[in-house]
Amino acid sequence: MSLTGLFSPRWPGVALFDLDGTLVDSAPDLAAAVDQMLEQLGRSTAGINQVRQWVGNGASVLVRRALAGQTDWEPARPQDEALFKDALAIFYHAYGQINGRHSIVYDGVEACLGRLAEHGCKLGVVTNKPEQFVAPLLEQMGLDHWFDISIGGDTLPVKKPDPTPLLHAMEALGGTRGTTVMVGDSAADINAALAAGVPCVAVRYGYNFGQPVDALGADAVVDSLAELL
Ligand SMILES: O=C(O)COP(=O)(O)O
Ligand SMILES: [Mg+2]
Repeated sequence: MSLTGLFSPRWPGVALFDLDGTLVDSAPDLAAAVDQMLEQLGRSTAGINQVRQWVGNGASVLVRRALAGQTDWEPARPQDEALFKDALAIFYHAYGQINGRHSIVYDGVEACLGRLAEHGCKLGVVTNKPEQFVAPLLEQMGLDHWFDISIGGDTLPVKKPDPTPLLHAMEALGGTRGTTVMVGDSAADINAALAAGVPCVAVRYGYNFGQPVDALGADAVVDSLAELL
């Protein structure tokens, strides 16, 4: 699908957006919370460049990656589970306090949401970020008023790349596969959209585990959501 004509006055009827790395650059806050957790456990900090590459599969995986010091974490040995639980609790507490402090809305986001809403498109957020952090971040970023639904990583029993959260949001907003688009920054978003049978726009400026998004099967890849106008 070419980008020309991808967005028209009548299409899409439902647009679903990933949050971290697509609407909001939240990596500074996530990195601060991860580093606070590592420090509290007596470990060396990871830093934002590293943490940015670990975001995209939810808080539990982020904490497991931080403990392993790499993206491909090994399944924890039973004796490591207690450490993981402690680390996760520290991370949740730290991120709950830091969430939104250094995060910023990417250029082009407001204009894109505004134009879609103007055309009667229903907007939703489908993120792997735990639900309790989603509304506070959207509110602080001044984005909450655009969205009719938000699904967090723990709202349903499964998260992206499983298609279920996308399909759930799509149906809740009265959309169908033919009238819905997913917009995201990572393989988790693109694979969820492919599995759901929903067209997908990928943004290049996000995280995607430090890898380019161009060859992952998205219908369009953009440098800014303003390109969609
Ligand atoms: O919390 C994460 O790992 C990422 O969340 P996202 O799905 O909004 O990119
Ligand atoms: Mg993302």
